[in-house]
Order: sequence, then C-alpha cells, then structure tokens
Amino acid sequence: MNEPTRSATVRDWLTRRTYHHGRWLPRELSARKDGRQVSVVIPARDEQATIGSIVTTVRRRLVHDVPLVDEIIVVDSRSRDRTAEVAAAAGATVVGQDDVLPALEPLSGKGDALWKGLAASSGDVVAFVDGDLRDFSAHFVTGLLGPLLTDPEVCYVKGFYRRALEYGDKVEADGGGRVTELVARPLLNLFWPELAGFVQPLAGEYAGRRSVLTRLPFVADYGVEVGHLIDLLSLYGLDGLAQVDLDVRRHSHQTTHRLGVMAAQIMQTVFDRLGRAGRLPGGTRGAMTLTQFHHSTGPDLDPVDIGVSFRERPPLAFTEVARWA
Ligand SMILES: O=c1ccn([C@@H]2O[C@H](COP(=O)(O)OP(=O)(O)O)[C@@H](O)[C@H]2O)c(=O)[nH]1
Ligand SMILES: O=C(O)[C@@H](COP(=O)(O)O)O[C@H]1O[C@H](CO)[C@@H](O)[C@H](O)[C@H]1O
Repeated sequence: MNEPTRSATVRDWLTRRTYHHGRWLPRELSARKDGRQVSVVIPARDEQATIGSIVTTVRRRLVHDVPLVDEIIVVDSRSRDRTAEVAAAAGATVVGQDDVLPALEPLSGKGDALWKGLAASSGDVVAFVDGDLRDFSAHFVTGLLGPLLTDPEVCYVKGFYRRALEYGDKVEADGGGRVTELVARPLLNLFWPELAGFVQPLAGEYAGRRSVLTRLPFVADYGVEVGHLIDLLSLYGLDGLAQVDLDVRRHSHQTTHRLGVMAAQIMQTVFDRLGRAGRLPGGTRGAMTLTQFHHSTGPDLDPVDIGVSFRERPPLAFTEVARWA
C-alpha cells in the first residue's frame, strides 16, 4: 500500500481525533475516573477580574455537583493585583510561582508558571485553563478530560474554538488568535505538517496524562504551547494527540506590541526545535533583542529594546528535586 501523503495523514487524524465537548457529560466522566485523580491548573498573572468566576464554576459544577475534579490549583504568577486573594476566596489552592521548588533558579513566563503548577499538582490527569477567560463554562474542562478518561490511546488533548477579537465595543468575529494565524500555524505547517490539523495550536486550554506531561520540557515563556506540540509529535506520535471543540472562547487581548514579543518567543522555540533536530544549519541563538517602535508624542521614534531569551524547564520526571507538596 502506498505510504499516505501528509495531507491524507492529517485528514485521517482530523476524522479520528477531533471531538466535540458535548459528547461527554460530567456524571459520565466521573463514572469513568477508575480511581484516577484529576487536577485543574490555572496560570494567573493579574487576573483578579476573571479568576474568581473560573474557580467558582469548576468548584461548583465539577467538584460539588459532580465529583470529577479533585484539585484546583491557581499559580499566582507574580500578580500585582488581588489574584491570589480572589482565587483563594473562590476555593482554589493558590501557589506562588516562585514558591514552588524555590531552590531552582527563578524564571519568568507563562510556561514556568505552568511547570510549577504541574509540580504542585498531584492528579493523574491534569487540565490547564487560562485565567483570563470570560464566560467560562465547565464544558471547557469536561471536553478536555473526555478523550483522556475514555480512550487509553489518547495522551494529550488541545481545545479549539471560535475566537473573536474584542477591543472596547468593537468585535471582529474570528479575529482572535492573531499569533496563532500569523505565526504559529504557518510555521507548523511548514516544518511539521503532521500538526496542520490542530485548529488552535496555541490554545491555553489543554490536558494530558501526568506520565506524559512530566516527560515534556516546558519552554518558560509563551513558547510553551508550540514547544509541547512539537515535542509530543516526536515523543508520542500524532495518534496519541487529540483536539476538542469547546465552541467559543473569549479572553482579554494583549496589544500588538506585546504579541510581537510573544511571536518572537514562539519563533525562538520553533527554531530551537529545528536546531535540535539538525534541520537548521548554524543552529539558533538563545537570545535576541527585539526593537519595537511605539507612537511617540514628539518627533523621535521612541525605540524600545526588548530582550527575548530562550529558557525552558526540563521534564519534571527527570528533574532532581523532591516532589513539591
Ligand atoms: O508570565 C505569565 C504570563 C501569562 N500568564 C497567564 O497565562 C494565561 C495566558 O496569558 P495571556 O492572557 O497573557 O496570553 P494571551 O491569552 O493573551 O495569549 C493568563 O491566564 C495569564 O494570566 C501567567 O500566569 N504568567
Ligand atoms: O492564539 C494567539 O494568537 C494568542 C493571542 O490571542 P489573541 O490574538 O489576543 O486573541 O493567544 C494564545 O497564545 C498564547 C501563546 O501560546 C497562549 O499562551 C494563550 O493561552 C493563547 O491565548
């Protein structure tokens, strides 16, 4: 039989490994836990406006009403607002990003917050959810857990959704996910076309088996999600990965300049992985300076130089530290 072309591979994967959250109800999943513990980990930096509602929804619907989730951890990522207090009042276990495994060199970024949250969690299955989601619903979690609790061949599940771009009273339907569409998806299609079926490769909502997550390095900044997908493809193959339709996602949007930094971090991660695979002659540089220009009030260009350095946490399973608890 002829070797399937990449596009046939992706078409086949899309058919077999794409689900909708409505396929699973909380009670059904609770009955399928088979003794496994479930953790929800939420990275949160200055998310006082949304974190309370997210934690309350998970706690009420998936802990109190139906015993599906065993642990809700909010990683306070050096917040300057009342994120920690609000999260704790809503019933989450709050850990400070720098208080988890404090003997390690402190690193900045979302990926480090996620890695610390994984270290602080104990679930056999761990779901990650961003802390800036608006209109959060429990189906975000049940959709992610569905394939993991019902199909032993699935080890990691990404959410996907429609994403509007909302600024003030302006809404651009499907305008969200700017770095996804302009940077991440083109690069993945170019260098890892097997991953072309992922609708939202940068989605902040995803879940995995602990045995898998602890074997992944976590890029310390916004490169964490794209790094995961590339590493998972290499370690576990496409068939162990799945995606679930969570309908619509609304979240707070960063400025274009801040997304420029995010894009640089994602590109650094991609080029790092290409270098490791010997696919980028000359390797990669671990750090760069990104010069950005902001509108000034006067004649000068106001250049701002931003250091973008590539750092990552090693797989937890291979990290010589006592389990943090
Ligand atoms: O250093 C960081 C950066 C981000 N976040 C959290 O990670 C999630 C996604 O980050 P952000 O909203 O900045 O990304 P976006 O969704 O705009 O791409 C949010 O809950 C942030 O509070 C974090 O915990 N530490
Ligand atoms: O998908 C994207 O392009 C960015 C920005 O989204 P928006 O353009 O602000 O809707 O958001 C994602 O990217 C980050 C980096 O991977 C993730 O950490 C975020 O969870 C995700 O929202």
